[in-house]
Amino acid sequence: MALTIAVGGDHAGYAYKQNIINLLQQLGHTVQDFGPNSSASVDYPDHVHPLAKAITNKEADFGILICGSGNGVAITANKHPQVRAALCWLPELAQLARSHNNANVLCIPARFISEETAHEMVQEFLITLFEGGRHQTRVSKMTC
Ligand SMILES: O=C(CO)[C@H](O)[C@H](O)[C@H](O)COP(=O)(O)O
Repeated sequence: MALTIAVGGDHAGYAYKQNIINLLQQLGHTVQDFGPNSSASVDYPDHVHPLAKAITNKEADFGILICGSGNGVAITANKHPQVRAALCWLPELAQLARSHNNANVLCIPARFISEETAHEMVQEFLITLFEGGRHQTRVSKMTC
């Protein structure tokens, strides 16, 4: 199924972001690029907040955020109550983030994993359905 995917991050994730955009378009998805538009140093919150608002407003089905460690974009994205951003470094973690946590944003640590692993994680994240059931009970308790 063709999805709308919001993609963003910072300078440390720029190269990965560009290739992930190409991957998503090859898979038939529509991409919204929230930048940055070069590898020049930026502040990741400037790119994360607009992406998180797009997810909240249901302008995109899922988000993908890429920075050096993945921590900064994940912490920032999760400030938005409707965002469930998961930091993943293995395809199985991306699968579990969707199936157990109903994550809607995948956070990628570009300085710590290969680009091949990043692409495998993206594909796993987008094909995995949320299992609901006992997991929905837990997800419903996430907001304080
Ligand atoms: O948020 C981060 C650290 O937890 C990201 O990894 C950033 O990409 C990183 O902080 C950028 O560091 P830089 O030295 O300014 O390139």
